[in-house]
Formats: sequence, C-alpha cells, structure tokens
Amino acid sequence: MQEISGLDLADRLRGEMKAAVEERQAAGRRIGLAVVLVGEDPASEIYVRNKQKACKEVGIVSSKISLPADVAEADLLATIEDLNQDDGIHGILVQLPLPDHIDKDKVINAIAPEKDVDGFTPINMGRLLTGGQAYLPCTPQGCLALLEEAGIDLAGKKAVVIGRSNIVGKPVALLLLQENATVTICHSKTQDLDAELADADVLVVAMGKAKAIKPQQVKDGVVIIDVGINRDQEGRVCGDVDAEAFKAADKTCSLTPVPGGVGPMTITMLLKNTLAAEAAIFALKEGNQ
Ligand SMILES: Nc1nc2c(c(=O)[nH]1)N[C@@H](CN(C=O)c1ccc(C(=O)N[C@@H](CCC(=O)O)C(=O)O)cc1)CN2
Repeated sequence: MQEISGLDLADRLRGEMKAAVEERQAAGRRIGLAVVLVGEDPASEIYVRNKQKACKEVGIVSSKISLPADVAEADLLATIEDLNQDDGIHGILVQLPLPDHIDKDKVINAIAPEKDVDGFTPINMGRLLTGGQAYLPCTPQGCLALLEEAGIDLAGKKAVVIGRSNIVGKPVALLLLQENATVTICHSKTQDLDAELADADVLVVAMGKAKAIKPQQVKDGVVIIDVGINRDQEGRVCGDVDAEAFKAADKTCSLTPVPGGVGPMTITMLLKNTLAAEAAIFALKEGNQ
C-alpha cells in the first residue's frame, strides 16, 4: 500500500505561500483572515487553533471572533456584515457546525462572495457548478491536490464519491467531473454500494463511519482519498477506510492516511484561498485608482 501524505504536500505548499506573503509584505501589503467561532465545541476549537497557527506560519494575520453559543442570529449576521466592510480583512470563515438555533445557510449567505475563503456561499458554489472563477471549498480542493500530487490523470477514470454533503461530497464530485472523470455519487440510500465500489479507479470516502471501507470491497490499483475523521474504539483518530486492514492484506493501492492526509490539506487550501482573495481585492482597488 502506497501512502499519499497530506503533511508533506501541505508543508511544501505552505513554504511556497510563505515566500509569496513575504513579497507582498515587502510591498506594504498585509493579509487578514477573520475566523468566527460560535460556542465551545472542542473539535471546532482545535480546528480554529490549527488554522490560526497555519496563518501565522505563512504570515497571514488572523483574528478570531468568539461568540457565545447562545448568540442571537441577528448579532452573528451583524458581525459578518462588519467584517464584510472591513478593508483589513480579506477572508472570512465561520467555523461549522453552528448551534441549532442559527440558520447556517443564512449565515453563509451573509459572507461577501469575494471574502468567502471557505467557498461555501451560493455564488461560489454556483461558479463551481458552471466552471467559473470560484473560491473552491477547502476539503474538496485538498482532495484534488492530493490526487494531482499522486500523479493521477483523472480523465476517463471511474471515480466514486461516498457522501453527498454540500461541504465535501457534492463539490468534490464536481471537481472530479471538471477533470473529466466519470463520477458516481453514493450515499445512505445507494442500493448496492459494493457494486459501485468494485470497479472504482478513484474513491473519495466522506461517509463519517469509522473504518467502514475494507480492502476486499475495492479493486487492486485503486486510489483512495479518505476524508473521514472518526475515533475508533480505543479513542484513536481514524478515517472511514480501515487502513490497518488494507496494510494487513498488503493491498495494492494508494491511500491518504488519517491523521495526516486530507486534514492538513483542508487548512492549506484555506491559506491558498485567503492569498487569492487578498490578491483579487488588491487588484480591484488598484484598478479603481
Ligand atoms: N468553516 C468550516 N468549517 C468546517 C470545515 C471547513 O472546511 N470550513 N471543515 C471541517 C473541520 N475542519 C476545518 O474546519 C478540519 C477538520 C480536520 C482537520 C485536520 O487537520 N484533521 C487532522 C486530524 C485531527 C485530529 O487529530 O482530531 C488530520 O486529518 O490530520 C482540519 C480541518 C468541519 N468544519
């Protein structure tokens, strides 16, 4: 089994980004990202901390806006509007999930599309659908970067995506399609998952079920991107793919590890989108002068 490391690729890309940021800083530019965290979900706190750490690593200035779990939706929307108007902020992200009393779609819709570095607004999602210039959602973009790093030419390949969320399944399927793969999306109502998996050349698994995919379900030579982040019975972080069983079976395949695969690439793609947002906002301002 060949491992496709997200840590190695993330490291290299972050090094390149640091150099790009230094060039902009030398020209007097400062790149700002606002991270909005509602409540105290422990996993979200870790992800936000890791995002801020990564920003610092490359020279992006991040500001964390922490709001209480019982914040009124109107107050959260007002916070986003302030950030939309703030010239020092080039990217805005609202960490998900949000508490139940808040309408997630309303909040995402409130983010200015030009600062939507998560790529979750309908404008950016629509542009992704039509093949326009969009900020791509970070996890799907990370999955494609890993496939590219592994040297996979997707044209004509049979790609199977398990999961149909707006954050991962749907956008990753569109990105695979853009690369001319033949794409099948599977989900909880798919009647015969094994039949779909049996001849997949590329498999993206985002089902949220620990160690669900076994080596005997896929063919030799398959390339698997494991998006899952779960805890196993011993409390260890694991993916949706049973990596230990793949190793034990000495399966001929390529697989992203969990941890150390898609996760670090999600954060790296956020940095990439933030740099792109700053460049676009800067170019627009220059053009208007
Ligand atoms: N606004 C957003 N919210 C959420 C997103 C998102 O892209 N934007 N995605 C996920 C959480 N997430 C980023 O926010 C994220 C999840 C996991 C990792 C990561 O690096 N995971 C590690 C393992 C983590 C562990 O040990 O617990 C890894 O895979 O190596 C990064 C980012 C939902 N919310």
